[in-house]
Amino acid sequence: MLALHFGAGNIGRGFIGQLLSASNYEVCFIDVNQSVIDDINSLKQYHIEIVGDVPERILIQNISALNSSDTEAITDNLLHADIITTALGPTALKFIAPVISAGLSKRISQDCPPINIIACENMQGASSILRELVCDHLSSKDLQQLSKYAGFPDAAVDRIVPLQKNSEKLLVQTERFFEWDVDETGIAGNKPPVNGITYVKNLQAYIERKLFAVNATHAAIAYLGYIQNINYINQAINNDNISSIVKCLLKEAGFLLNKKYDFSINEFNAYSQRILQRFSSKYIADDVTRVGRSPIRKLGVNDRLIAPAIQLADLGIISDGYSAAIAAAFCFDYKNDTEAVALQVHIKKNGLASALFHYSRINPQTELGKVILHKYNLLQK
Ligand SMILES: NC(=O)c1ccc[n+]([C@@H]2O[C@H](COP(=O)([O-])OP(=O)(O)OC[C@H]3O[C@@H](n4cnc5c(N)ncnc54)[C@H](O)[C@@H]3O)[C@@H](O)[C@H]2O)c1
Ligand SMILES: O=P(O)(O)OC[C@@H](O)[C@@H](O)[C@H](O)[C@H](O)CO
Repeated sequence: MLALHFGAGNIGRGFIGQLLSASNYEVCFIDVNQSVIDDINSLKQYHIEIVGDVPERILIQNISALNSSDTEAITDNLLHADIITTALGPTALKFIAPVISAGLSKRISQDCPPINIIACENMQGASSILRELVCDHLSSKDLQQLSKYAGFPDAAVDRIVPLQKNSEKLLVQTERFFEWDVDETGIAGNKPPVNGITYVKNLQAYIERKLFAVNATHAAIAYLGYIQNINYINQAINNDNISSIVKCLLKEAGFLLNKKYDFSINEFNAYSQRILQRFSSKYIADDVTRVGRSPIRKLGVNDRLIAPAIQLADLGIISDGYSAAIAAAFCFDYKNDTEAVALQVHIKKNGLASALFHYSRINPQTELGKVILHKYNLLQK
């Protein structure tokens, strides 16, 4: 079986590649980083190191790599592929849509079996968004037949893979924990036989639990830690002020998710405890600047902080935890992050009230808007 995986970065090599390989797929990575591509093609293997009290080294073999610009080779591979996955970052999905549509068009013309394309990105509806982007490049004839030939099931993926600072080429150090939920209602043909995927019918519940609890908490720790000049998540989480904001945010997340879905408060409390343990791990040195990366994306209306804060406000609850995290996110002025720089330019020129509406669609005159502005002003002192 052949898997095409776009994005040979931390999650690509350190999570998705591992599970595909362990499920007997030959994995062809597609990336824009030529040195990673060259390393994969020359070494033809790499290691994953599971860190923790009981460490483990796992060898990944039967791999190859292509450059994202090599349209012809990717299209040829796509014709014979059994699954397509991505982990390259939400904003890069638009760049791979043309080559995927070229490959799908070939598959349709040759009446190939259906294939599933699973975008493993931290966002709501990533595969559905990729489908729309792919559709923009298909002929109307192919569009009519697309559902017969390709499924784009949405997914939620969870494993902490920090920036890699080791000297061994291609090595990825990661935590042992992982969760990969895939919407079984979006599958075309048979479910891909990937050990480790949990097929679920109500993906929205799982992606919201992942984004609103794991990623929102992570973002809160990162932005509040950054303000206090703390470098790593596992240090920031020990700060009393940050820890109490995080606990408050998790309570708010639990309340919201319990109202919307079947997660009981007890079940969510156990989930929260596990999040806190994972973030505290002494084995994972995760930079607050990685976790806080792309603040404009993270302050988007459907993303981890704003969506739950607005949903709580709709229920009449002005969140304390999410608001604190949002206010801190607007303070993120890390110079090596282009989105952070653009965000600060906007705030400097137009003020926070304007930024809150521009990036997050929150009216600064509402109760929620006022609380965020107040918390932001306190952080500026
Ligand atoms: N690292 C984590 O802990 C984690 C966990 C769960 C989900 N995610 C999600 O996984 C995705 C990837 O995150 P990451 O941490 O692995 O990032 P990363 O930067 O380590 O990897 C992204 C890879 O995609 C490649 N890429 C960029 N544009 C490309 C293109 N047009 N074609 C092909 N390859 C391209 C990059 O060169 C890089 O190798 C993100 O959506 C992230 O939110 C990350
Ligand atoms: O990848 P991002 O930028 O959306 O979010 C940063 C981290 O919160 C994220 O990568 C987590 O480590 C991951 O989602 C854990 O599963």
